[in-house]
Amino acid sequence: MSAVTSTAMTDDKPLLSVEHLTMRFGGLVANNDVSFVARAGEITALIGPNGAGKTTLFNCVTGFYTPTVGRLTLRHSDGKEFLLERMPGYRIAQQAGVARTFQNIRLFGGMSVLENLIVAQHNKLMRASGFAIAGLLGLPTYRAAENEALELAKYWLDRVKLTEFADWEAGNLPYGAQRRLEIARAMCTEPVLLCLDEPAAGLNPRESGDLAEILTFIRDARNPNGRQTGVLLIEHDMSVVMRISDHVVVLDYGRKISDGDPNSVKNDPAVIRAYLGEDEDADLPPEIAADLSVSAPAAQKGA
Ligand SMILES: Nc1ncnc2c1ncn2[C@@H]1O[C@H](COP(=O)(O)OP(=O)(O)OP(=O)(O)O)[C@@H](O)[C@H]1O
Repeated sequence: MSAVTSTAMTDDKPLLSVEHLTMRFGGLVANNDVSFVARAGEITALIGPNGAGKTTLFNCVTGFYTPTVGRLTLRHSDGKEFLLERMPGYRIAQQAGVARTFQNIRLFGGMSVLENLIVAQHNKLMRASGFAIAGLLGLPTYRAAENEALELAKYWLDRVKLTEFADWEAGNLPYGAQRRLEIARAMCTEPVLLCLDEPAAGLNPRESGDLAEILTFIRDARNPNGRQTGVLLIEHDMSVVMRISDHVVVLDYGRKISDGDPNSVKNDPAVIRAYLGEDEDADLPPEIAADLSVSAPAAQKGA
């Protein structure tokens, strides 16, 4: 099958395959023989109590850590494969097309909202500038690339409802808007895999609703360049997870304890036990209880 015709619709191979991932820090096993797949055009949520190993797994996928054991394969729709565990982080971002956001917001606070989205396209612009020459001379190829970068920035500004804030300093945006800008910035790199680490943290219910809308848009739409993006989502807000995820993977103490669609996962006794701990008579936080269909309300393990 040619590169052009090989799309996610016809190719049932997963976008990301995590196989037997183990990550040790000395004696601590943060990820223990974890395997699962994430598909293009789907939202795969990674959930589990605090300390379960979710961020560590993200750090392995994005090249911040080199796994102790395991294979992480990313497949583009044209059939090209990348073994992420062998690649440095900058190549995972640039060549494999993996973008991420962090638990704590990492914007360029002193730059404008629009500038944050242009800077995200730095690699593309550097290539178009012939690493400065064409840019300095103002050659048409570079000007075309600059216009394209601006159009893409405007496209994502509009999608995350920040057009009217384009000239604001990013650091002065309200918190929820900064979270949306981070997602727009990641999307300006035109990723095939978008990894979001707790994007709903600190958002109010209206903002969480807006976030859910943005994430389903990203899942369902193709980027302006025709690529489809798969989303890997770490999230504690179960109302967001259960509403928008196609597939949920649950970790506990570094191991995968459940994997399936939201309904099967929320009714899985192993998941309920992980959130309740050994004492099944204990109370869950009301929002988790509601979303896991458990009657009782208290402490999330380790929270
Ligand atoms: N660089 C590191 N060095 C040593 N231990 C680490 C390191 N990174 C993570 N850990 C440990 O690995 C375990 C898993 O941590 P991780 O941050 O992946 O969990 P998590 O599921 O993302 O938790 P949370 O939901 O609280 O963010 C924890 O015990 C943590 O202390």
